[in-house]
This record gives sequence, structure tokens and C-alpha cells, in this order.
Amino acid sequence: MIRIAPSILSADFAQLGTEIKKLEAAGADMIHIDVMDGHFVPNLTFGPPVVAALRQFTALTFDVHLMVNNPQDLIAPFARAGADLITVHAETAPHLNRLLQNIKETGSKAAVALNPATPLSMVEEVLTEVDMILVMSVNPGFGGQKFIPSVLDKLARLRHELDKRKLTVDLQVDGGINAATAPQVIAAGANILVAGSAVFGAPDMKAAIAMLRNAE
Ligand SMILES: O=C(CO)[C@H](O)[C@H](O)COP(=O)(O)O
Repeated sequence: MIRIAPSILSADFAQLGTEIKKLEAAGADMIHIDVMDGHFVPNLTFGPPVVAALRQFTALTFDVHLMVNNPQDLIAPFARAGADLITVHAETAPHLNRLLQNIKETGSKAAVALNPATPLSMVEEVLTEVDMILVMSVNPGFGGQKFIPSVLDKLARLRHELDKRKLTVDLQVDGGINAATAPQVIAAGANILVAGSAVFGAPDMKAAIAMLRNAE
């Protein structure tokens, strides 16, 4: 079952509540919220007060992707703001087990993200601790970038490993997902597709979400 997580990075920031309502009506399965700190990535986006303000607009899962240095400082504030799933980057977390435990203690689901050049070995030892792995298919920081094809092999290797170990872990992919790349990432084993431009840039958001979901 493929799930679509539109990224509000591509939404109209002056109308975020309305944009989330539109995503819900268009059939989004979850709302992907890209948190950037201007350090781990060269951009700034949303803090916990924004997420708390948006919580009233939908009951859909808030999938909060922390592209920040020092994620440990932001886990509790984002959980209190209404995050249902919190993703931290392996590149930012020398004590990954502790961080995942901290996330779970808040009641949120816990996930780890890998930049395109980061090897799978960075998460090998925590596969039993996570609800989801996010494989980035662009270098994080901006929407509208070109998909990096080498990520397909990485997705396939990770899906193989999860299946071999009989682990029920979602495999999310983020960056450059569109009509051309969605069938490829699904074939490689991804089951949650994050999409910004392909959803918000489409003339019909509902059709775009359905197209991505059925892109096999
Ligand atoms: O994490 C992100 C950028 O850091 C975005 O979620 C991602 O790039 C989605 O945008 P698009 O679908 O336009 O590539």
C-alpha cells in the first residue's frame, strides 16, 4: 500500500492552514513538514509554534522531518506541538539509539533519514528501533531539485535487508518525486513517497496524489 506525504515546503506559506485542508481533501495520507535550521541545511522553515498552529486544521499524521543540527533539543517541542512521526538525520546524531528512545518517549513514532551520499551502514544497527527510514533522493534544503538516480539501488538494498530480517519498517523517499520517478522508487521498495513540487505544482492536486499513489 503506497502512501503519499505531500511536503508543505512547496505550499503557499501565507495560507498554510488552507493548504493543509486542500491536501486533506485531495487524499493526502500524511503531511510532511520540513524543518530546516540554516545550519544542517542552508535554509530556514518552520518551528514548533507553526506546527502547533497548524494542528487544528487536520487529524492527518504530521510527519516532521528535522533537517537540523542538535535534533535532541527539538524533539520534545515538536512532539508537544503535535508531531506524530519525528525523523532525525543519522548525520546529526552520534547517539542514535538514545535519540530514537527520546522520540518514542514522547509518544511519537521515530524515524531516521539518510542523505543521498550517506551509506546504509549508518542505520544498520537501529533497524529494529525505527518505525521508518527516510532515504533522501536529493540533498536536503530546497524543493524542486532533480532526483539522484543512485538512490534507487540504495532503496532496493534497504528493502531487501528489511524483508530478510522480517522487519515492518516503512521506507520513505523524498526529493524529486514525480510521474517519472515514482514508479522507479516504488519498484525499488519505497512505500511512502514525499512530494512537494509534483503536488503543489499540479493543476489538479487530487489527480497528482492519485497518480503518484498508483504509479506502480
Ligand atoms: O526535504 C525536502 C527538501 O529538503 C523536500 O521535502 C523535498 O525536496 C520535496 O520537494 P520536491 O518534491 O519539490 O523535490
